[in-house]
Amino acid sequence: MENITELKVAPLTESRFVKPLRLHYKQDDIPKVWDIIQCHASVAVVLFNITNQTLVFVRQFRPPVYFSALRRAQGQIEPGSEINLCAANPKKGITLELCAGIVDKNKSLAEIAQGEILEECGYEVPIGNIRQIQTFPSSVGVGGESATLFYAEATSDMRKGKGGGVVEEGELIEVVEMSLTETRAMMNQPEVTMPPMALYGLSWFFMNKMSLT
Ligand SMILES: Nc1ncnc2c1ncn2[C@@H]1O[C@H](COP(=O)(O)OP(=O)(O)O[C@H]2O[C@H](CO)[C@@H](O)[C@H](O)[C@H]2O)[C@@H](O)[C@H]1O
Repeated sequence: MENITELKVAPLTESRFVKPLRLHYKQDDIPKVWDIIQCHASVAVVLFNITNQTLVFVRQFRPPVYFSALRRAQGQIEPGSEINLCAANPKKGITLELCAGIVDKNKSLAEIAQGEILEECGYEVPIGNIRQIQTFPSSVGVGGESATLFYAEATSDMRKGKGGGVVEEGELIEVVEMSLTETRAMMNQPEVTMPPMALYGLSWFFMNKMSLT
């Protein structure tokens, strides 16, 4: 997963996933501008295996996270810049996340969450086991797109496949099941490789589903 080679940076001219835009507006009659990245809404799922009492996560290489580590190590990187991959270990680009996905299909948010649980984690969870927790804006400084968090309970016999994402789409995902004790210990670390929505989802889980000790 962390065997990253031949990384190059190019200007973005068109993308299925993101579009940089500049907004011009007036606030209290004062002209202002704000640069944004338009992108898809998303869903994420706190997935709890009630048979094993484990939380189910996905581990994957996130190019933007690695790029940020490279920039911290190497300084500004422009399109065409020489990139020294030894400056930062590609492991720095590996995150632990909730099962998640973009809203790019004409399905309900719960159905999209259900599809991601199967694709990424291999569990076939009935829609009735998937409960919406909350919707909120994410990346408010640049994106602001809507993110919806779900909670789903699974049993071990609902595991029908390995998960791992859609190979044809180039997804390379490792399913990680962690005990509640391991999860709490990870959450208490001063630095984690987990995005805020996942940390929030876990806090919700421990507050609402498990009594905090
Ligand atoms: N910017 C990009 N450039 C190139 N290919 C891309 C891309 N974004 C997605 N893809 C492709 O689309 C596939 C499917 O993406 P998903 O719907 O599983 O979203 P992902 O889990 O990556 O992020 C989800 O989860 C994280 C949080 O955990 C959210 O931040 C995010 O908005 C949400 O989609 C990816 O494997 C990749 O092939």
